[in-house]
Amino acid sequence: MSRTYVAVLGVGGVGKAFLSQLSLLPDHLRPALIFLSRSSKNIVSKDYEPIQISQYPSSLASSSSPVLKLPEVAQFLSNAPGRSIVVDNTSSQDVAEAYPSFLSKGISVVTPNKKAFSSSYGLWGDIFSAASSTNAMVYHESSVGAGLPVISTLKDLVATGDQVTRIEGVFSGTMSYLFNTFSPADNEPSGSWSEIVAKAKEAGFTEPDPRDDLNGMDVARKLTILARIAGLKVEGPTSFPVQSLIPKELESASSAEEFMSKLPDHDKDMERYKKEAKSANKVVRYVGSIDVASGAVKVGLQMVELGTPTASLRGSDNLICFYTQRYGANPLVIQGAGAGAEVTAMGVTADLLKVVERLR
Ligand SMILES: NC(=O)C1=CN([C@@H]2O[C@H](COP(=O)(O)OP(=O)(O)OC[C@H]3O[C@@H](n4cnc5c(N)ncnc54)[C@H](OP(=O)(O)O)[C@@H]3O)[C@@H](O)[C@H]2O)C=CC1
Ligand SMILES: N[C@@H](CC=O)C(=O)O
Ligand code: NA
Repeated sequence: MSRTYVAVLGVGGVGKAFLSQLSLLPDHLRPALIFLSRSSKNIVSKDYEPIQISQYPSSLASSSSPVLKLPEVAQFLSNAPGRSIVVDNTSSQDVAEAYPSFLSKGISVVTPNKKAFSSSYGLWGDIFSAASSTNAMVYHESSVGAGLPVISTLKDLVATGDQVTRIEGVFSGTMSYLFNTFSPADNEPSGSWSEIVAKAKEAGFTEPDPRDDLNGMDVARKLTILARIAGLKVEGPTSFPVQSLIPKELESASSAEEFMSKLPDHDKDMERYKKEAKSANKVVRYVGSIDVASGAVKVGLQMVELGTPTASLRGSDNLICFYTQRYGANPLVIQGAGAGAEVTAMGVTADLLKVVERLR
């Protein structure tokens, strides 16, 4: 049984939680960490000896190793004396676009980053054809519903010949938290819209730039991924209707900081929408749906009847319903936290274990 090797890119909220979970794996299942990076620093193992995980915060901060370019990282991994895996814990488009070159060198990819699977359909094709040419593996469970078993469930439904007819629900931990707090079904709201957005960012639910959640693109990316797995050739997250919650006047904000500082000026718009829902005895939720037969995908706000599962969601919970021929009128439902560093890292670590076990 040969040793496996791992490179980890990104040590933000998810990356840190992942490294902590990696350090707790039993020795025989833990690949040797041979490369670790953040955007401007990296540690490269000498002679493929494992980097000590417990020392990484200080060793990465003090590292003076020249920062390797992605093709150099791929070359370093492909020269390792055993099979290697790259774990992408960034939200970088550049890293996502490098997956075909890692995979074509036999390096497996594990990631919560949605970008590679929801950008152009061409990149999606390149990733899976590169993987099949070398038998490298690609696992990205946490790219939809964080650690919830959403992608594995959908793949199992499809692989076993069920016909998925419709997928719908709440796909964003951030949007769920925002509306469950701002427009709760059973108690008083706590705070203005902009205060709740700031809390979602602090809790680590949002994308590195919260505008990527509020503009609907995070949900649109997730639906693109699920639609493609269900067999639809969706070109990308801008190829169907997506409702943005970014106020028109803030569309040109030059940074996330400027956006957050000006958001309180627009609290009254969301307040008005919430009141309208309340007067109809409803609450506001941000939902998405895929109609597989017609190929229609849409994402946006909905006023939801009180007492329904969507209206009763709490915290950052996602609620994902798969309607299929076998399941009939009662969908297969997956519910639970859909964002947060620990639950996202759990999906990443579990994917890593699947790759390690299949490489043995
Ligand atoms: N947070 C969540 O609940 C969930 C997150 N995800 C996904 O997980 C990923 C990580 O999210 P999160 O940890 O919250 O984000 P963070 O912003 O906290 O961390 C991102 C990390 O990536 C690093 N980074 C950026 N570009 C590069 C690069 N080119 N090479 C190496 N490192 C790089 C950053 O470095 P630096 O610190 O130097 O800037 C930072 O360490 C994202 O793709 C996100 O969509 C998925 C599901 C849920
Ligand atoms: N920002 C995302 C994180 C997980 O994908 C969300 O809020 O769902
Ligand atoms: Na998931």
